[in-house]
Amino acid sequence: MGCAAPNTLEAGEVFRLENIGKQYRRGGVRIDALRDFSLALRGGEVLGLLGPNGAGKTTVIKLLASLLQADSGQLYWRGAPLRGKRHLGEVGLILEGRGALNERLSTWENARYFCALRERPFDPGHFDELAALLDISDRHAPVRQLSTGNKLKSALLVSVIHRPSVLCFDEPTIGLDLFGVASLERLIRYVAARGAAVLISSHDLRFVEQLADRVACVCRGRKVFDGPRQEFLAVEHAYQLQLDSDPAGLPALPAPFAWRTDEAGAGRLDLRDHAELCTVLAAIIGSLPAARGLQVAPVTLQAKYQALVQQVGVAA
Ligand SMILES: Nc1ncnc2c1ncn2[C@@H]1O[C@H](COP(=O)(O)OP(=O)(O)OP(=O)(O)O)[C@@H](O)[C@H]1O
Repeated sequence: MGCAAPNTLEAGEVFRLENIGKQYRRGGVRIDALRDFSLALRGGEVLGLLGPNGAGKTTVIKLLASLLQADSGQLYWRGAPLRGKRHLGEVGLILEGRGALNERLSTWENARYFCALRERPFDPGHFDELAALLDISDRHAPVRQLSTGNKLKSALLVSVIHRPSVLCFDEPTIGLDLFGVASLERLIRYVAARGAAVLISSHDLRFVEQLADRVACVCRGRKVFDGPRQEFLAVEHAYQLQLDSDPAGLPALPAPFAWRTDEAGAGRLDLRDHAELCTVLAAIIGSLPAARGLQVAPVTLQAKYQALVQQVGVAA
């Protein structure tokens, strides 16, 4: 691996993977888990890492957590080539929906133990604050006696008790009920507001959509998108106007807008943003009675993501 400093250190950048290649071998067959993959994590930013099964997301997190070594490329910590495992004292990790708790100990004891392991002081006030945020009541019961969702909450608390600069949450919603997911959202907003870089890898797109400032999408080991969430949502359009019938009877739209019809002959109009939506609605407001079956459908992260993955799958 090369050891050069990165060309630029982005504002707030804590961790960076640059031009990473990572291969596995299975039964004599080479698997390219990551190919020329670059990604930067910045303090205070929540990054949603998306990708289909086997795309390479967990491999990214394992590289950051020094559980794997890259075959090519370079990792940087605050702009300097990453050496050894010293940075791990500043990292919090949930891997494949689990933490690394000692289940014979309580949440409180685990928190104390992990602070000692990471050479950070244990702050009981901070523990209480996090426990309240995550709605953890059983703080002194051995973790093995807790339900699956409450074990995960305990692991989440322990992953942030040492005030890490980088948090990696791989599938952090598995086993959490509606209220558990809400407390996880509170926790992520709390740590990001205090300057931590948060990476969430999840198949729960609604969860990512709620929280991520930025989205990166990986397919077959290659990054296919990296940008603000709004940009991801507006890759092509952010809204679709949907009629339940042929638009032929409606007055012409202002240029450059034009209805198209779907396979059933119903009118469809893709709009990039709210301003375009307002322009078109203003133009047809007088004919809305004729357009009775009109719906404005916001385009969700899920729809964008499906379209992107299908497009890459076809092109690959
Ligand atoms: N230890 C391993 N040995 C061999 N192949 C592996 C190993 N770990 C991962 N892979 C392969 O590397 C590729 C990327 O795996 P990875 O776990 O990073 O994907 P992922 O995006 O996290 O997938 P998922 O969403 O299913 O968790 C896959 O093809 C996977 O089968």
